[in-house]
Amino acid sequence: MKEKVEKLVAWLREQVEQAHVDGLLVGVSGGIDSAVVSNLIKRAYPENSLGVIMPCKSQSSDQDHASKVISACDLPSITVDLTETHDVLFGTIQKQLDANGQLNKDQLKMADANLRARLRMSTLYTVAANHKYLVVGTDNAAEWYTGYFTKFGDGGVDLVPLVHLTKGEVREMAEYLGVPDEVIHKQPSAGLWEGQTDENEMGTSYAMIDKFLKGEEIPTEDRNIIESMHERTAHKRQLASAPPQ
Ligand SMILES: Nc1ncnc2c1ncn2[C@@H]1O[C@H](COP(=O)(O)OP(=O)(O)OC[C@H]2O[C@@H]([n+]3cccc(C(=O)O)c3)[C@H](O)[C@@H]2O)[C@@H](O)[C@H]1O
Ligand SMILES: Nc1ncnc2c1ncn2[C@@H]1O[C@H](COP(=O)(O)OP(=O)(O)OP(=O)(O)O)[C@@H](O)[C@H]1O
Ligand SMILES: [Mg+2]
Repeated sequence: MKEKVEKLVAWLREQVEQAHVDGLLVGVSGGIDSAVVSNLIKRAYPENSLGVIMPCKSQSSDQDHASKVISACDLPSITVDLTETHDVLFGTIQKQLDANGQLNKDQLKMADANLRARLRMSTLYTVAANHKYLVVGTDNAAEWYTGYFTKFGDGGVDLVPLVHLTKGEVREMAEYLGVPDEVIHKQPSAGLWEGQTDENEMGTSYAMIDKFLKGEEIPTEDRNIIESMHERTAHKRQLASAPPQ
């Protein structure tokens, strides 16, 4: 594990040097993926790394976990509360659609959730420009393969250090790095609505996705879910489609 961490830290430093910037930042949610990235950027740039906590109608326990992650790795941090911003922007969009007789509330449920992730992305890029830092993402191999992220939201980042690690490997790295136990052992959640958990929404588990990614046998039902998610989200892993010249 020591070697794996050192390799990722060296890779992060290389990316910063090649981009001629000064450091790295990450959004800290109180979940395990951002906890691992927080530790990696702190190790890469002890004096030039930053964690950004961005509550948006979030549970207070998430903020508590985010603060514990930040203290455990001694990462400088700022908090930008996006609750009011989300209310204003989403409210304005709905009002305008309604005035035009085009409001479709059912269609907007997921878009409301994804707007939170996209407001976080916009915030991270604004702070990154201020500091001359790169934005580090937290997607792991399971999320990347299944496309379980918001396009141009938490998927809109400069670097993805964890993208080759299964969720199990992220957990092992978190233990090695001294991430607080309660963060390691809580249910993964995108925190996009009350009570959301990744595994309930996906209909399969990270344990199954990890096995699938390692080429191990899993029940057909889980395999079908994973393959269908992968196909439906191919567009998220590519550049925007362009017409032939
Ligand atoms: N074939 C295609 N070619 C090109 N673009 C295509 C497309 N199909 C849809 N699109 C575009 O993509 C959009 C749909 O993608 P997107 O906006 O991402 O939305 P969508 O995939 O529907 O939702 C995001 C999913 O990721 C989950 N999530 C989000 C954030 C964080 C986490 C987490 O684990 O923490 C999880 C969230 O709970 C939800 O299940 C469409 O509105 C459309 O604009
Ligand atoms: N409240 C928040 N404040 C700051 N960043 C956030 C917040 N919510 C989500 N993010 C960002 O979005 C990323 C994607 O969320 P995701 O839930 O996949 O990761 P996680 O919370 O770190 O781990 P887990 O998947 O175990 O919940 C986070 O890692 C973090 O960078
Ligand atoms: Mg989370």
